[in-house]
Amino acid sequence: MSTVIKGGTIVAADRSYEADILIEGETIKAIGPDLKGDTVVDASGAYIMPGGIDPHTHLEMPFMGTTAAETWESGTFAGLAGGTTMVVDFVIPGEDGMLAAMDAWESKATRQASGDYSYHMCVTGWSERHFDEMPKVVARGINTFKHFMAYKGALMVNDDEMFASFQRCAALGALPLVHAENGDIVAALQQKYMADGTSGPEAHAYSRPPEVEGEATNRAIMIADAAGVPVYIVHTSCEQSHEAIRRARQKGMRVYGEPLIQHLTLDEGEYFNRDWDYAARRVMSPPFRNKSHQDSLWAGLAAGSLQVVATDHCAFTTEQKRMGLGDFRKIPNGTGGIEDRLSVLWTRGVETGRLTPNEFVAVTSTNIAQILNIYPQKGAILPGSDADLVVWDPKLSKTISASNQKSIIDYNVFEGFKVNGLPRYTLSRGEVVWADGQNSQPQPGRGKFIKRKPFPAANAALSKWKELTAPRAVTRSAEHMPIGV
Ligand SMILES: NC(=O)NCCC(=O)O
Ligand SMILES: [Zn+2]
Repeated sequence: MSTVIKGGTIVAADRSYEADILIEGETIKAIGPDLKGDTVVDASGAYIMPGGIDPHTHLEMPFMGTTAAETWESGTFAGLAGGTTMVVDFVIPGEDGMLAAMDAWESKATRQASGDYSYHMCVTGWSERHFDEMPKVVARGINTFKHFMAYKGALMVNDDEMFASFQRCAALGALPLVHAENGDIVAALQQKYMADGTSGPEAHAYSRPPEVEGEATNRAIMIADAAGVPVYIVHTSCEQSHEAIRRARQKGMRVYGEPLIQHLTLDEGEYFNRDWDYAARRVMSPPFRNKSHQDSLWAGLAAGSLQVVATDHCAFTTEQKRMGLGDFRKIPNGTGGIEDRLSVLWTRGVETGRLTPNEFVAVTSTNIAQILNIYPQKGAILPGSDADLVVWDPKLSKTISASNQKSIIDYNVFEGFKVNGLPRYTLSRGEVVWADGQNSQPQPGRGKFIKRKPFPAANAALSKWKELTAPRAVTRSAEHMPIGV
């Protein structure tokens, strides 16, 4: 069976052009004029873009004494309904180590995911066991390792642990990811606000000022440089962190920055809402910032100093958030966005002229696929690529509301946002898995684990450069020995 997508404008990261797309099985077979297939998908008046890739999700993640309520089933369905055809989720190892944790994640994802997926592996300490397990993780198709500089006493790693892990990443051709907030300072500020009697959600923001993020981002970048490995800073939320990334890139370091759609569009005023539930639902780390930080992030996407837009979808119900009544430190950290990332970014980015449609594709799909080393299987509209495609209708619009979302969470941080631009159809490996107005759910379990190989081009280039410029022992002749030896 073949499918042809007809009458649309293909929008890729590098250019836009009119053509039909012929799909055979799960992949793109041909691109050109007047193609014929067994079934036709109508794209007239629409753009055809590579399916969105969300590089940062936490579906059903055990965290802060509870488990993120968004399931693999509801989360991946929400993604497809919003045009996101692949997610990359974070595996958190427990006492049984990385491989057992990966099995646990896989047992959930394989039964429930309706879109494709991959994992990042978290490194939450350092030992010989970590050293030994990392190559096994890479052999199973994961080439990214995440490090938390925050969450002291739980997930946080210290500099020596991070340096050891980064060196191991360099040797394995893997990419370290970093949650960059200074966990020691956050812990001290949290204590201070609690002692002062400021225990509401606003104290979450007060205890995580931009400086703690900027400092940690810079430290992570320098540690990566010392280890000779590229580094990817997750949820870059402020100018201080962006500045560190920008500066490093100008010096030729291979550093990537990932703003979230939430940080681009929601500001710290959300935490001052008089309704405790409203504010607590928006508690995440780093917190939302003020408009000047948002401007910096938008500028970074346009300038190329920031490369991707993610969601960090880690969604808890209102009831779960209430674990932190009376003590903001106990509010489970995390918000949602998987369903709305593309439409909000299109509306606030492309419709306002902050981004071109091609830049939109780059930051929601192509750059991500390239950084994660799955391009052009994903993130591309090319013969041979997986037919993960979105027929994007710029005339479809809606007002975002929890009352009709696919996510199973009882609220939406974008509630009331009017968005223009939505998927008319979403295709995952050639199958139409979402059609506007039909509201049918794709088969849970149809999603596939996508293996990612080590040694993307940036790692290989950096290893070569570090080898060339490495400090070397000086050869000394006898007359250069200290006198008297
Ligand atoms: N971001 C957040 O608040 N929750 C998810 C865990 C993390 O990424 O820090
Ligand atoms: Zn996260």
